[in-house]
Amino acid sequence: MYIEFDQSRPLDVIPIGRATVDLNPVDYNRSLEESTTFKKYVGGSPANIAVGLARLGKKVGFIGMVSDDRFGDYVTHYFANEGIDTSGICRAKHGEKMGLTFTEILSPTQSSILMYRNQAADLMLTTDDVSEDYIASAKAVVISGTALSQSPSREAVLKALEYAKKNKTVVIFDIDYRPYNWKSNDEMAIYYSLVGRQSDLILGSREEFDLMEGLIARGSSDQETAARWIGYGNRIVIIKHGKEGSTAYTCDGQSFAIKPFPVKSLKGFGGGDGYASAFIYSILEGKPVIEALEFGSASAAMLIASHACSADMPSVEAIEAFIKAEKEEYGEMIARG
Ligand SMILES: Nc1ncnc2c1ncn2[C@@H]1O[C@H](COP(=O)(O)OP(=O)(O)OP(=O)(O)O)[C@@H](O)[C@H]1O
Ligand SMILES: O=C(O)C[C@@H](O)[C@H](O)C(=O)CO
Repeated sequence: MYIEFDQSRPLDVIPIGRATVDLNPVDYNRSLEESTTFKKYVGGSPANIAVGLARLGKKVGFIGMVSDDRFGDYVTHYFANEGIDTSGICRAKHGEKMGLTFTEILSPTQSSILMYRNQAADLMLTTDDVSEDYIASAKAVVISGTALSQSPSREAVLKALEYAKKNKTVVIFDIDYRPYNWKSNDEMAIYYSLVGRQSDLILGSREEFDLMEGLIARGSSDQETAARWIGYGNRIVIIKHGKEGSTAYTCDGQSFAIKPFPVKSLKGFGGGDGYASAFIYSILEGKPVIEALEFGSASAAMLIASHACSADMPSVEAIEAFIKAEKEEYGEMIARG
């Protein structure tokens, strides 16, 4: 077992960061300009991961600020209906608005997201909104990098990190690069690496690791990157390469690579959140890394093939059935790195 979790804790995971609203086009495979009808979902990578983990049967909390309006009600009620503890959700105090993400699905392989995040409520989370007892009640916290992009959210997350380290709550860092809200790449590198040096598990795409290493290394290979962050104390480092697949590097020097599950994609986003929730579920269950990779990749593929992110997060049974069907059709998907 690469990561030990304190099984006596009432909560499994507390994601920290944004909950927003996704507006995905119903009339897709055309430009955003041409789309006229949109379907509303809860969004925001940490919120998607929270829903994903809840759908997988985990006891999930959340730390984040939502707008003090009907969208804030919508997200909070949606979480409650999914069985997510909402005691760590607070309401914006000065009229800050919910982040909105309009997505464009140009084709099954071309998507983009348009984020409206001026005065975003999630970035107004303060250190007063972070409870040590709450952090100490969970086996793990998930820190999403965008929450580090602006104050006071930045300091709130760093306080949560301090509390997690003090109380031996496992720190999972999803780098979560969204260019919006960051002032510079240097700033990104400083705060990403501040967290990455103290986390236990890092998930990120190659591009996200390059940004995190922007001040300390250029053009590192995956092996060099993994060795670097394992050297700082991470037990597992996952580097994702989109439709090329992903590799997990572990602190005992092993690596495990997996190819993506072939799937008829509908959109190009959402895979990372499905991947993260199913991988985290698997390591909480004590599954071997290779099985956790498979679960994460399967959930990611299912999300790529679906219209929503949060609303389409699969159950354990659904992922198992998907993997079974894929293996029957394509054979073993896993290649040890
Ligand atoms: N076209 C695809 N078909 C099948 N699986 C895919 C495809 N694209 C991505 N995936 C799966 O999704 C995982 C995560 O995708 P990606 O590497 O793009 O992460 P990400 O950028 O964090 O995702 P997101 O777009 O959700 O932010 C990949 O490692 C892979 O397993
Ligand atoms: O992470 C975001 O803020 C965008 C999400 O709301 C959206 O669901 C997505 O792109 C997930 O990867």
